[in-house]
Amino acid sequence: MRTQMLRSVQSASKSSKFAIRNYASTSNPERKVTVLGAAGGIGQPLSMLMKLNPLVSTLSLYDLAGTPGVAADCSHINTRAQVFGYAEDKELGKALEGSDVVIIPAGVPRKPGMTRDDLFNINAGIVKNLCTAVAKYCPNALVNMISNPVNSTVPIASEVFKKAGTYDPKRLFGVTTLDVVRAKTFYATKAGLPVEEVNVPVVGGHAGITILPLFSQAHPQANLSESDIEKLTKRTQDGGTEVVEAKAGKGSATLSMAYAGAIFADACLKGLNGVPDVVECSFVESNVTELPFFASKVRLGKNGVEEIYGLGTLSDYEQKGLEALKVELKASIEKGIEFARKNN
Ligand SMILES: NC(=O)C1=CN([C@@H]2O[C@H](COP(=O)(O)OP(=O)(O)OC[C@H]3O[C@@H](n4cnc5c(N)ncnc54)[C@H](O)[C@@H]3O)[C@@H](O)[C@H]2O)C=CC1
Ligand SMILES: O=C([O-])CC(=O)C(=O)O
Repeated sequence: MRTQMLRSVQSASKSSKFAIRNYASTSNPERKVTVLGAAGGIGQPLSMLMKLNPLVSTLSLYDLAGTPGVAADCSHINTRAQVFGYAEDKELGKALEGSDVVIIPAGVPRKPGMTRDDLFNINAGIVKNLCTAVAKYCPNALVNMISNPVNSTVPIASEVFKKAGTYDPKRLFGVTTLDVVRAKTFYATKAGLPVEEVNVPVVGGHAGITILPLFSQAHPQANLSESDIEKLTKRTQDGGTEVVEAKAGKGSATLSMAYAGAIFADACLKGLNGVPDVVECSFVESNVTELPFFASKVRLGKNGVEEIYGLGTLSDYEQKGLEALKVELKASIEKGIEFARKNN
């Protein structure tokens, strides 16, 4: 028994030495990732997932309070990234300086009965202030906006950056990856397919009917009925609400969102590092439709967005969904722009 234990300790220490050698010889460039809202429900697991990402060399964690604890905790994980915690406004500049990617899950989450738009009054101001600091301290960073309502917070960020003279539409992203994660899960389960092999583009925006999964373009194609597709569409659109109700007043999706946020940030880092063919759906400045911002598949590269893909052929059901979502999405985008212009 004792010999067996010794052997496993020895093999563990051998493998960790091997791991250290691996990290030292990594050819990945230095990359600083900053999480704003790092002590929150999304921020904590997302910070951990970014600490596990070998593409990150510096992980900067900022929140109004609680970050020293989260940073100390994360810093003990034996992976490449060096972790720094910052709290309070006066440390925001240091947290942001030199960032390659800034992830923003700062702000309040929904409670049952609320829409994402009900968060606007509080989160709009938070996002505006944080983006003002991004423009000042790391104007070239890729910004991954998670704070809701994404359909309005991304336009707010764009206006803040325009005012600061730093706006580059290729570097601003609304994170809609959770919609894709959900669409993949629900579709694979219904179709009886291995979920790792499934892909489903999701376009539009990130709230209710503005979330439009394109199951007609899902891979692999399964022979599902129209009624199944309608149910899957509705479930994807209401996925956030499903979690809000299940949490019964204790917030919204945090773990699945952290996973989705980590996938999207990883794609941004791969793009920056020159990895070819990195494609994810994201809510970006776009001319795919007549709306100024729209989520669709984008290819990520050394400057952020390298290419925005069109919508492809839609089914009649998806085409109807597209026309219906434009009204709400347009209003949410305009609300964000108007807020930012009025509060400049
Ligand atoms: N894009 C998406 O798919 C999703 C977006 N969300 C949104 O993400 C946001 C955060 O959700 P949770 O983490 O669950 O909320 P939470 O309340 O658990 O955490 C938010 C964190 O933001 C911090 N914060 C507030 N103001 C700040 C400021 N000015 N600077 C820095 N940090 C600040 C808070 O101190 C808190 O730690 C919400 O707006 C939520 O609706 C949530 C799930 C999915
Ligand atoms: O539903 C919410 O409020 C949070 C969110 O955006 C999501 O889970 O998709």
